[in-house]
Amino acid sequence: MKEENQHVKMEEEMMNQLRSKATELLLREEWKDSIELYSHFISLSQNQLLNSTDQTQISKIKKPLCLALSNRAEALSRLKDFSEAIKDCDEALEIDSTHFKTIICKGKILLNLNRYSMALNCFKLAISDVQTNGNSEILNGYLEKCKKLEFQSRTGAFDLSDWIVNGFRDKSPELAEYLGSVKIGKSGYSGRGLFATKEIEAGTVLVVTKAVATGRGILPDSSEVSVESARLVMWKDFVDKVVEAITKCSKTRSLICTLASGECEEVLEVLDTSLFRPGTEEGLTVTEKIEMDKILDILDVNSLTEDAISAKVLGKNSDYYGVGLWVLASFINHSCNPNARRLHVGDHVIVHTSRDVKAGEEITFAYFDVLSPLKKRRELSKEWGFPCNCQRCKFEEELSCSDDLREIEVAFEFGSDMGAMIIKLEKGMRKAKMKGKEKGYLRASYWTAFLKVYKLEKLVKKWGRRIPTAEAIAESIAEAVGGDERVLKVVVQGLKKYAIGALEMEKVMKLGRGVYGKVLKKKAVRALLELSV
Ligand SMILES: C[S@@+](CC[C@H](N)C(=O)[O-])C[C@H]1O[C@@H](n2cnc3c(N)ncnc32)[C@H](O)[C@@H]1O
Repeated sequence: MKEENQHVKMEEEMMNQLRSKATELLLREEWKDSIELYSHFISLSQNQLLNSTDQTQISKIKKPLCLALSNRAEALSRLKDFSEAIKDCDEALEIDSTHFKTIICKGKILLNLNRYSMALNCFKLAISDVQTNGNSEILNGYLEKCKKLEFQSRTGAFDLSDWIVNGFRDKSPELAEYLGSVKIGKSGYSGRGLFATKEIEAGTVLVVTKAVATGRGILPDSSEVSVESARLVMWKDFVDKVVEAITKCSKTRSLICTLASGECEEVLEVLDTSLFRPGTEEGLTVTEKIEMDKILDILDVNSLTEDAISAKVLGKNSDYYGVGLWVLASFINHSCNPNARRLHVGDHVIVHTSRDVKAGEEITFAYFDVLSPLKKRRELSKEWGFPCNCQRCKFEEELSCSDDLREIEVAFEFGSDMGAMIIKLEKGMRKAKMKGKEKGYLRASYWTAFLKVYKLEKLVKKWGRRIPTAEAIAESIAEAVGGDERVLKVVVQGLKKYAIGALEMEKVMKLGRGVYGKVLKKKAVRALLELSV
């Protein structure tokens, strides 16, 4: 009996030491080592529970076990192993359903997993216990955050106005993941694409999704060589982060596995879009290891650069460079007459319609600058590794055989009188009886010629009414290829010379919604326009 007591005492002593060492490691943020020790402690405690029948003894074991599970969950979540962390929280809450620390930990993990309403429930539960535990300010913070994210992800009502009106001084706003009226389907371009499931107005948010990883930095303001090597460093850093994300999270790995890698796109599976609904856990069960070569191919095909212009407008420098992988956005094909645009805010990308979209229409955005002539666009799409087969390219390819267009191309490339070139273009389009969108395609192609004229007062005066107004060209381009910041800017600059009437302002706002989406209220569009002029 004495020997047995001694053994129990020794075991108790050992477990106390194990627990305090694990806690010390947790406080030192040595997550992996702390998990290892907690795991040892947890399995010993679970064994004791199995072998114990004495109720006093059982409750004596349960209390530290509950805390150990909660602490291991915390460490696991710091390593982004959220699914294991949630399991620990649930086990701890089975022991004590009111365990404050675990409820908070679970709430935070659920937030990370984009399960906003479940996270909200946790924080509500925790705050009801605040009298005994304090910390109501932090809890209220979480509660408000959950409410906001839950609302965003349910309604798609995102609002960046305050951040912009404050001159981007605060850190970028927190955004929920969101999936609007879109679904993945077989594309006419290549492989799969994203489609509108109903009629959608310009400016409507379609998708908000967080990057698997990003690589960012400011490019050096010197030779091309150092710019290129800085880009390479960022790319390498980005690849490392993607690999780390794949290693840590099986859902991320499974999703990345489904992306195009530049081969046999036609046979790729059309995924169930609900996999991308915020908080969906189940669905894909790909466990295979992805070879490094395949990862690099996938990143080559699907990584997006943070569009320099919107990055600049959204508070970053012009020499800022950012690259990232956003899984759901990777299903969106390119078009030179896109109907959507993307805004990069923090680690999130917001995709919104840039013109009205019909039900069933494929959603596309520009992978490269589409305010350029066919020849340039062909080069750019070649760099991306595919020949673009959008409607606009097909239309302009057919036209490119015409002498008139060839002449315009030469004038555009080598000529100095852009006004004369524009007049030729406009006349040619009238002669060919081109329709609205077709005119918009060509105007978008030769936008830089229009820009050169509009920029110089004396040229505008010289050509007078023979050159269409900036507003008319902007509307025509917006209708054909969607909104663009540079076009909007010229319109605003032009209008600023006169007192802008309500009608003009309404037109500017409409163009603004195409460019920035409905995520901005009027006051923020105005602030941006002030900034950009
Ligand atoms: C980011 S993925 C887009 C989704 C892809 N279609 C899929 O099935 O996963 C980019 C690839 O889609 C194809 N693609 C995108 N836009 C295209 C276009 N306008 N014309 C032809 N192929 C296009 C190209 O093969 C490109 O490498």
